[in-house]
Amino acid sequence: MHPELILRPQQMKQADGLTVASGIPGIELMRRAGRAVAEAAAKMLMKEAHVVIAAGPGQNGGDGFVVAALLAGQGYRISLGLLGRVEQLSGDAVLAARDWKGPVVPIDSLAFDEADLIVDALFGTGLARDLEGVARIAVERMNASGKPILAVDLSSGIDGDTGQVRGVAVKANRTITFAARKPCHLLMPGRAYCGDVEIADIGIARETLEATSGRLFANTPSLWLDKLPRPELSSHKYDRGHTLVLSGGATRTGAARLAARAALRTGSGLVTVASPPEALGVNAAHLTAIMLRGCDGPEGLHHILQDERLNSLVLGPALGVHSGTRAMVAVAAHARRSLVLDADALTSFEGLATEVHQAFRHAPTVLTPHDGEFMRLFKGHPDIIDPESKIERAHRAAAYTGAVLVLKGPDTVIAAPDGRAAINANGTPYLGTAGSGDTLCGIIAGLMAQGLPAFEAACAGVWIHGEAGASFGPGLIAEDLAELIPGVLRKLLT
Ligand SMILES: NC(=O)C1=CN([C@@H]2O[C@H](COP(=O)(O)OP(=O)(O)OC[C@H]3O[C@@H](n4cnc5c(N)ncnc54)[C@H](OP(=O)(O)O)[C@@H]3O)[C@@H](O)[C@H]2O)[C@@H](O)CC1
Ligand SMILES: Nc1ncnc2c1ncn2[C@@H]1O[C@H](COP(=O)(O)OP(=O)(O)O)[C@@H](O)[C@H]1O
Ligand SMILES: [K+]
Repeated sequence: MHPELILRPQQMKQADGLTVASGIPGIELMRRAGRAVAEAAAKMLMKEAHVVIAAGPGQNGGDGFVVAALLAGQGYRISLGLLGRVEQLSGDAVLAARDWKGPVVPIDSLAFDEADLIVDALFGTGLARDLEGVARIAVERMNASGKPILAVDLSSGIDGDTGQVRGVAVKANRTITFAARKPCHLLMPGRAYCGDVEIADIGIARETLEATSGRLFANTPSLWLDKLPRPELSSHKYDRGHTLVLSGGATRTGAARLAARAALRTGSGLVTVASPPEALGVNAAHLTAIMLRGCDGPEGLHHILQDERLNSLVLGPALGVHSGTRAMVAVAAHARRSLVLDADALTSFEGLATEVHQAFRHAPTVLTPHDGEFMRLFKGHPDIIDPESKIERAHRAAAYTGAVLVLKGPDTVIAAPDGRAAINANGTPYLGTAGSGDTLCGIIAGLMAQGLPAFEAACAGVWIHGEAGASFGPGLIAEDLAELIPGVLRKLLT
């Protein structure tokens, strides 16, 4: 099974160049691209419908000319408007424009509200700056028309690399992209602007895509399914790992239990909650299959970790923001077990990121910040927090700390220090509920306890968490999530 590759705009350009060099002319690629869009358009249309095509000055516009010629040949009524003049076109767009025998009008004279379908071929991967003037007005008029919009490659106005809106962007219902998805199809807000995305094969070889892609993937099971643990006939609980989750004080114990239960449901053979003495009673009252031990601060943790069988740790949820938590992190990192750090374990290092510089390179470690925790942790490190691309931010943080970074949100990005990265897209807004992140920590730790490497555990954990949430929908609370994990695993493993 091939993992799904994602190509950044620059890489797509390279793949395009290599394909042309291998003997397929650029205009042929453009014709295939246009044909895929025309086929998708025809599926959205009644016979003799009116299609309004907005073509831009580059090769995305060229695709628009191909679509116009093909749909006109099938009997659809076409209006084509161009941003700029035909004489200013360059490259393969010149050839594509020659195939279009109908009129070309200025883009500002197109009547979008008379369309049955709008084809957005204004800008694709070559968008270079914010939309202004005529281009901006055209996009605003398209959006205001309320008509269905089919985007060529990506929604015009969306930055292909970062998914950010450059001034204004087309609200497309559907997008046909070519050869592979681009980051903007998965990253927010681009994902929302592109609508349903279909990938059309235009004959760029898999090897070419692999050679240019730089190891960025969509987080689909093909990325990690073969590594997902399956217990052997002869295996016993200790073969499936032992996860330790640190609990907060007497009034802050729920987060640890959520993580612990998720680790157990994910298949960790044993799970123990390590609790401050004053919280032992409340933890004991709520735990059954999960074991409980007293743990008095960093020294207590050091003592517990003398048991080598404890191979995976969760540290952070509700632990408290203070130097004691930093000391616990130091003990955990020193112990070289698999480690998931979240919430207070990250916030306790607010503005102190230098203390975690390369701290986690010796053992499989996963950091799971949401945007707020990320900003706090890397405060004072503009090289890490400033890049517009979420992938770049996650990459840099991973390289800095030596840990796998899970930068959470509707478009969670998982990045490894070795340069691999994945973008997740199967979640649901219903996951935005108290304790949801604690559950995610437990899933990832439970997978690492069973031997999954950190990057694969993080990717699989985020996907399983997303799938569990999506399978429940409205009314989801964090307590439900662990109970939904078996259903997700069953589908993956059988
Ligand atoms: N790669 C492939 O394999 C294949 C690619 N294909 C297609 O090519 C597309 C990429 O084409 P592309 O590189 O020509 O870029 P594109 O998106 O048309 O825009 C560039 C033009 O827009 C202009 N411009 C930029 N920003 C602007 C702004 N804010 N406001 C105004 N103008 C602005 C810019 O002008 P300039 O910056 O030079 O002033 C330039 O003229 C790709 O998305 C896909 O559809 C397919 O045919 C199949 C094979
Ligand atoms: N709109 C959304 N779509 C998909 N996933 C979401 C969305 N909002 C939040 N999530 C996910 O829900 C989880 C929330 O975690 P977190 O913010 O740490 O919550 P808490 O601290 O309450 O546990 C993360 O895994 C995040 O990716
Ligand atoms: K477009």
